[in-house]
Amino acid sequence: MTIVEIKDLTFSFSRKENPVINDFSFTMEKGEVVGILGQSGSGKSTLLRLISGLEMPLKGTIKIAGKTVVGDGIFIHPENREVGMVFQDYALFPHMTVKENILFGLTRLPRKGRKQRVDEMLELVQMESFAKRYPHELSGGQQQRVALARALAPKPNVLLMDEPFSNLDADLKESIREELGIILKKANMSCIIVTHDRKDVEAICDYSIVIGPSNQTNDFIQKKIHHV
Ligand SMILES: Nc1ncnc2c1ncn2[C@@H]1O[C@H](COP(=O)(O)OP(=O)(O)OP(=O)(O)O)[C@@H](O)[C@H]1O
Repeated sequence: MTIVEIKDLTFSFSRKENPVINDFSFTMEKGEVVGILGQSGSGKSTLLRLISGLEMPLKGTIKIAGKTVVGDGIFIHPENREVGMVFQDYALFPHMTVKENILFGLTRLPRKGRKQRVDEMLELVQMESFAKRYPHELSGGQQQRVALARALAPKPNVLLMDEPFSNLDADLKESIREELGIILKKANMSCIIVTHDRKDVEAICDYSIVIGPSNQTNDFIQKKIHHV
């Protein structure tokens, strides 16, 4: 099943400048983990912001799980796109415990279902014993797992991750990366990961897209990563 379908997407921050995203098309199947690589400033974060609905394209369409979220006169707001996001800094609410952070996105579920979902998520990321802690009482890797649990809890159609490992030191990065790969596959989660590091892609992605510098056009290369 196709989970994300992008057609002829073009976006510019200003009409005077070259588009940051230029006639970009891409299709992704359910359960795939895709890496977005590219130089600094090439438009990786912008692409995620377009998919999640934080930016509006000049032209093109995006479909998520078969539903047009932008294009053809349609614009679905971010909160209704069923897209999960994990940012570089995890963006956890500092005044909420781990459990409350995960509960945050579950207001649409009945109360009873919410508790069960939080427990499932805590188990998935192996943070059961940290449920009552606050973010500042956790390590960087633990905060990242909570951010992941919070993003996965509402069962998004696709998870978008922007440089999810950039705040972790090299040793931790390797183990967290491996864990993330296992968690995503266990949840059969479709995921797009923006990264500077080709090793991230080799470790957990099914394939990658390389986005070229913004002053070039039609410079998207799609490559299959062959796992050994
Ligand atoms: N709010 C904004 N207003 C104007 N230009 C912007 C804005 N945000 C980003 N840009 C420009 O758009 C281009 C793409 O930015 P983007 O953040 O998507 O790149 P990136 O590939 O994610 O970079 P990095 O790897 O450094 O995070 C850059 O040239 C950047 O300067």
